[in-house]
Amino acid sequence: MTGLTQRRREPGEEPRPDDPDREPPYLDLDRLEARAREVLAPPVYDYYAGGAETESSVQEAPQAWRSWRLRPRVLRATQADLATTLLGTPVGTPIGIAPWAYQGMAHPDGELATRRAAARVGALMTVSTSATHSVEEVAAAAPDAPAWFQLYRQHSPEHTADLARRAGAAGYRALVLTVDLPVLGRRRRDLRNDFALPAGLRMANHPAPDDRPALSANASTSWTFDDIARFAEISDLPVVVKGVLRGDDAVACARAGASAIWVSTHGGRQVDLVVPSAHALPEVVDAVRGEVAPDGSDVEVYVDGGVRAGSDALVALALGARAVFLGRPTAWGLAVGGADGVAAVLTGLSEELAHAMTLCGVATPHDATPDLVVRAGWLPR
Ligand SMILES: Cc1cc2nc3c(=O)[nH]c(=O)nc-3n(C[C@H](O)[C@H](O)[C@H](O)COP(=O)(O)O)c2cc1C
Ligand SMILES: CC(C)CC(=O)C(=O)O
Repeated sequence: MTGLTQRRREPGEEPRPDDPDREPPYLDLDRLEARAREVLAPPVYDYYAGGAETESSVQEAPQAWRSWRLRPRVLRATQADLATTLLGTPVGTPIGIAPWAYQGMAHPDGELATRRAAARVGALMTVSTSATHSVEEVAAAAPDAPAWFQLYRQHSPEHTADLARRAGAAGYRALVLTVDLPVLGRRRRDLRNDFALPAGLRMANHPAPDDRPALSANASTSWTFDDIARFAEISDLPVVVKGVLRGDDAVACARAGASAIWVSTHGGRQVDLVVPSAHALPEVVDAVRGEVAPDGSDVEVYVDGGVRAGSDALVALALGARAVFLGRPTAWGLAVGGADGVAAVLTGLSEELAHAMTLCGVATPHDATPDLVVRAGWLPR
């Protein structure tokens, strides 16, 4: 406290920005977002927070998890252990970091800070093609910790193939093909703000300064199912297909050589009024049951979108996801607290998940089975 001039805070009142006792609210993601909003330039905040058209899918995503209800098991003397494997790689928590672009806008260390945080807490990070540090720089930030590389198409097919090859050479453990961006979604906030990467930041995986569009992943209208096996071969990595919302697509991806399917609406940033991940997940899990990855193991399923609490994550695991990934919450953590902020968000939600598991009699992520959840009948489906 700075002394007698400081007015006493009312219960529940937010500390003022100059309050030295102001601990970042890492366990309250709404307040954390509000804090991030204070430190980010408005167009940057809008880019991170926003979504397609009316943003109804952005708003609906967290609610959709809450249209499920847990059915706790009692008297199981459970101590939850979050450790699991993703494509054979051990991780300390099934909560990972989704790929999100331009992290240098949130913090000067950008992806390097996020990577160090992930390594510190034993979480898996997926690094975006549209990063402000190169594939190799991010790999070197925590060389022993597992990470995946997310691939977007570049202007030249050679450059796209080269990025896939570099990801394999730099030690990434999987290549994530994002397939829900044949064109960029209509994001009204970004259009209104004429959003562009701020001066001084670079798209480190793009080759030349003239390859610096305002906001572009070089839309991949040309990719087809055949590209799954092609990129697996080029990179020599298992391929995860991200942005699948239908069972038939999931099966087609698996049969085309995918090792895993990532259910995602891209954070509601592509198609508005899209089916929420929390409702698409069971269909995808059912469809790929029995499908086999190129290495002979079962095709894994992951999910992201609106996961904001440990119980959301437990519902996802019970519905058949092997991992859940966080986008915006890690952006708010990075903006407010750098690597410490990202680590605090991951730790906070992982602790909540462990707690929810213990309360529901679930010892490991694999013990989270579909009998643990039921649709809340009184809510709209
Ligand atoms: C600011 C931002 C940038 C993103 N950039 C990428 C990207 O480069 N590649 C990608 O595959 N997905 C990208 N996504 C989508 C995320 O990987 C993820 O699907 C989504 O954020 C999950 O939803 P959540 O933010 O509600 O947790 C981005 C999302 C956000 C919010
Ligand atoms: C460069 C962008 C297309 C990154 C992205 O996927 C997003 O903003 O949602």
